[in-house]
Amino acid sequence: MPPHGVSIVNLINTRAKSDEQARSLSFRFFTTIMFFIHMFDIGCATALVLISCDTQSEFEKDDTTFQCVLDEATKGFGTDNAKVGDFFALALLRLLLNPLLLYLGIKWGAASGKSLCEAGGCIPCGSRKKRLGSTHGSADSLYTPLTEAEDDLEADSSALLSPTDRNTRSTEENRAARAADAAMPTKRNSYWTNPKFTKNLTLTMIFASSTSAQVYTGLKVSSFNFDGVSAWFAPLMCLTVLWINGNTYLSRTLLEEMTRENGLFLPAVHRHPVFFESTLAFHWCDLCRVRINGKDGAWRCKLCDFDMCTVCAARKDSAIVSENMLRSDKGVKQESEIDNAAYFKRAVGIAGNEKYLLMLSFFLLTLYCLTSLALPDFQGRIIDKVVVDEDGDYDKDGFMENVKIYLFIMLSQGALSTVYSAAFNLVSRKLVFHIRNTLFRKIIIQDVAYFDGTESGRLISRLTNDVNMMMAPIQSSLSSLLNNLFMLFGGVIFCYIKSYRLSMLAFVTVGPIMYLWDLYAKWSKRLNRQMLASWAEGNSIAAQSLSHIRTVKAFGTEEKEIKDYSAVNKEALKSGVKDAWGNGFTTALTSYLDLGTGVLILYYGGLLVMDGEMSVGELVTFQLYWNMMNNAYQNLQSLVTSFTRSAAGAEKVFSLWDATPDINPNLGSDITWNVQGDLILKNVKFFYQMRPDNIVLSGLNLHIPSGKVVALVGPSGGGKSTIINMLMRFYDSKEGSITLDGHNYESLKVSQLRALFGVVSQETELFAKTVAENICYGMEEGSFTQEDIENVAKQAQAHEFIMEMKDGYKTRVGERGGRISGGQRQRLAIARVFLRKPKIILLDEATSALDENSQEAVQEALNLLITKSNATVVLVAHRLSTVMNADKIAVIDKGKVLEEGCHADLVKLGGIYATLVSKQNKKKASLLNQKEADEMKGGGKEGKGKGNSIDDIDSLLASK
Ligand SMILES: Nc1ncnc2c1ncn2[C@@H]1O[C@H](COP(=O)(O)OP(=O)(O)OP(=O)(O)O)[C@@H](O)[C@H]1O
Repeated sequence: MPPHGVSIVNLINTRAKSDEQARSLSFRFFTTIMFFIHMFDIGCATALVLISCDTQSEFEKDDTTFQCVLDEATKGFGTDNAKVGDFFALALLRLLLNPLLLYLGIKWGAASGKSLCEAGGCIPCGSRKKRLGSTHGSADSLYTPLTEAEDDLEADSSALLSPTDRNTRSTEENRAARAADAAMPTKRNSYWTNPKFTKNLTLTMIFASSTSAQVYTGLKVSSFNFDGVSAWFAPLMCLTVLWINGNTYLSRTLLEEMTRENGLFLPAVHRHPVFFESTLAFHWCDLCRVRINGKDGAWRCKLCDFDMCTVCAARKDSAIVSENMLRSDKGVKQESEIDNAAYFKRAVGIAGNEKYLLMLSFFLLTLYCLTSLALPDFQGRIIDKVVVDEDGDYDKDGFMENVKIYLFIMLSQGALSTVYSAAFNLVSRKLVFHIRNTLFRKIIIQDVAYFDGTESGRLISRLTNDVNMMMAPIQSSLSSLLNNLFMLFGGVIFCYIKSYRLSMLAFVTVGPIMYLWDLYAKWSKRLNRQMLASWAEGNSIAAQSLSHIRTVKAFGTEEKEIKDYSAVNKEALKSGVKDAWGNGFTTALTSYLDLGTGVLILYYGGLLVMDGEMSVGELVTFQLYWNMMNNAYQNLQSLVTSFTRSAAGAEKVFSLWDATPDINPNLGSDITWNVQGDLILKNVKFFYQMRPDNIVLSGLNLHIPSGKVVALVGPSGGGKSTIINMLMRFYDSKEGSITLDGHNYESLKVSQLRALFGVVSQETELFAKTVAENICYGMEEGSFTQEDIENVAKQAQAHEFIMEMKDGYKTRVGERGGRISGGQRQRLAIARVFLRKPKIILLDEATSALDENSQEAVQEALNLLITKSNATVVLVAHRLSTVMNADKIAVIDKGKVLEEGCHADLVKLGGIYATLVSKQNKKKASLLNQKEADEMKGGGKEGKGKGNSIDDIDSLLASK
């Protein structure tokens, strides 16, 4: 997926095939534009000189044109304000100085762009690149288990281990270590040899030279004597400021791009490059969740709070097993990076759902802005009417007329502002509603593989913190953005109309202010990303400790959990404090620049009024337009800043927004035939994404005939529950196929396929709802009655205990059904299956977590379910007594079917199953003997609970 960035550099980078090509393209593109801008700059200055000579030659007929041009091109500095040679000389100087500074900046700053990979010692990176090719994390690479990669894992990891360990390593490893050392920040003897310092120095010089050029141009234009000169003078001089700003922007961006640090870029692990930091205490590795040892250092993302320990960096499969990545069933997906423009574009795209309301809001806003732009003009006119004219008279009629118009505009403005802000408010509220709903939908439809690798706390963080942060500017300022844009452009145009001299003077501070805010916004975005990451981490810690509150209390780890939680919050606070200081400092600096401009306008405007070049009313009007423009500009700045900050939240939200699951519940063909429930697993190969080295099913073949009971038995970890997961299509097989009544699973509509199943698993997950709501969970409203619910509860042996509770079927069972017992939960799950009347029933160790007393009741309910349902039943069980009556028993171990057949056939076969049965018989006999002996002694104990039973398959397998 291409990144959503739309800045020039981003656009170029997306077209380039390599980092080098991106830089070379950027260089060519930027230098070409800069060349043209310089040509325009020189062109303007030359035109000024030529026009000036042309005008003069009309007055001074004896002056030769050549002499005049020479004169004009060399004069103009200092007090000789009527000449424009200084414009020409400064344009020439810029033509020399800009490329020189750029060249020095790139030359000096380029050293900071070196990465460990470039230094040639990044073994993990090199080997990863080879392994994953250009499509890091592509489906192909993820489909290959990485077992063979583990062989050289140890050797590679040494490249990134503690620097102190490196002395003992081999030559090649030492090369890597030296390169790592080279890439690490080292203490430098002098600032002048530090590339970062010299690069920043160059940037400062570019900033200083452009600001002084702008100030000079502004002062020159405002003090220039325009009497008797061509009308082209003023616009040509004003254009100079545009060329200066254009070139400054391009030089800065190009310098940043050419000296951009490369870092270690592993898109499948993290979407930004990571950089080695030799001391990184109090951080956790985002891949293995282990605390980073401060002495070893770690890899860190400069843009967000992603950390990777040296061990994970050296792992070949860290790209695949890393947690909290955006992933689907086929593998890791790349998250998109988003900038302000792209973010705004997408927000407007979402707002497009409300296009009529939005159009009305726009229309009202336009009217409001027009009234606002008209007001200062009338204020100026009113003031001019109260000032006595040359004859010593007041224009009372004109005064009254203007006051009436002013009043009318004011009243209209008030009414318009009320209506348009209400309309925009409505749009933004609908937008939040839409975004929250869509995001939840996008999360919930993701593949099970995504949830295997993501902590639920982080997902909650996306729905809350990230959405809130992303929506903050849109919610509060959709209207404010447009309003301010209108006021800014209107203000600039009216300022120039009222007095271009004053405007030129006033605008010289705009460039520096913009630059300062731009610097701050970028810095703030990084801090806010870090803050979001810390909050997500905090949410994850809180969610985990709260959902396992009993374990926390039993182990007395309350203080530890609090400490962990406050540690990550402290990280967020640190970023917040830095941001607050940065904001304060930038605000103070820009405010002083702004106040200075205000004083300048009053001083120079006052002089113009005293010279009779403008009226008092015009000065007031100018001041009002200036304030209007200035306020709009500042509002826009803070909006851009908050947009930039929010882009961090938007990035995460939109990444999820764009991610489509590989097992899409709504894709595939409809199941239109009368389902029999005949299931065939053919050569099925599977491993879980988070543990690609553990092949769980290795070419498994199994036929589950329709309407029959098939029991899966075998040692723990053999792959029985995985088969159940595959049958539910929670995952797709990596190789082989599964068919239902001869139809390939992957061709069927998942939602309809899953609706055919009824499941009772080992740990039934109930919702914090009433008993009745839990029983009918997943059923369509109107497809059942209260009577149906009670009937199924009776069949599941649950009615009795439900009626014993005070609120009966309306009793709320608490989170995960924590207010009722395990056996009761299982019986509710069985009632669910009864109500659903599925074609296929999956029972995954439904009784194994229960003690023997509860087991009896649940088993009774299950037996009834199996006999009454006529469905195909797949049964995973840990007790021989449970599986003995099955039509078919399959012994599963190491992801393969080792034996299959009915009880009698398997006993006859004399294999593993027969051994289990004979072991059980021996145990039974010895237990009987033991009982008799105990009775003789007058005591006696019964085995209770899981594992103690004489027919427990695991214990039979374990016994010799
Ligand atoms: N979500 C998962 N991610 C990674 N590995 C998993 C996941 N679930 C199970 N495994 C691993 O897959 C293998 C098979 O697990 P499975 O649960 O299918 O075994 P089982 O035969 O049902 O075991 P048991 O009888 O103990 O329930 C095990 O090694 C297990 O650790």
